[in-house]
Amino acid sequence: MKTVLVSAVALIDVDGRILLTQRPEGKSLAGLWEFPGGKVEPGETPEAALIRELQEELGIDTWQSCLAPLTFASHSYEDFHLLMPLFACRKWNGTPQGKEGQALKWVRSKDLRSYPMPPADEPLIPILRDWV
Ligand SMILES: Nc1nc2c([nH]c(=O)n2[C@@H]2O[C@H](COP(=O)(O)OP(=O)(O)OP(=O)(O)O)[C@@H](O)[C@H]2O)c(=O)[nH]1
Repeated sequence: MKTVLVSAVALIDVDGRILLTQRPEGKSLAGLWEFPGGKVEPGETPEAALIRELQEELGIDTWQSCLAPLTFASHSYEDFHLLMPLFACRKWNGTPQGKEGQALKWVRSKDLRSYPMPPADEPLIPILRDWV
C-alpha cells in the first residue's frame, strides 16, 4: 500500500485553545474536523508544506522555527497508509480565516472529543489533552 505523507499542525492560541477546520463537502471524510495541513509535495519538507498550506488554507504566516514536533499519526485507510507528523505552533502572523470556505473552530483540548475527527486523528486526542 502507498504511504502518503501529510503534515499537520495544532495551532494553539493564548488561551490554550486548538484550531480545528472542517473538511468541506465533496472531499473525502467531508464534515469531519481536522488539524490544518495537507499533503507534502515531492521535494518539499514537512515544515515547508505546512507553511504553504497555512497560507493557502488560512491566510496566516508562520516560520519553521515556530513549528515544534509534537507527535504523529500512522493509520491505514482503505486505499493508502497515512503518515502524518503533527507539529505544535503558538506564533503566527494574521488571523486564521477559512480561505477555502471551510468552517473553523477554536477548541479546548478537553473538548476535542466533541468534534468528530478522521480515524487517524483519534489517538492524537489524549496526547493533546495531556500536553496542552
Ligand atoms: N490536514 C489533515 N489531513 C488529515 C488529517 N487526518 C487525516 O486523516 N487526514 C487525511 O490526510 C489527507 C490530507 O490531504 P489533503 O487535505 O491535502 O488532501 P485533499 O483533502 O485534497 O485530498 P483527498 O480529498 O484526496 O483526501 C486526507 O486524506 C485527509 O483525510 C488531519 O488532521 N489534518
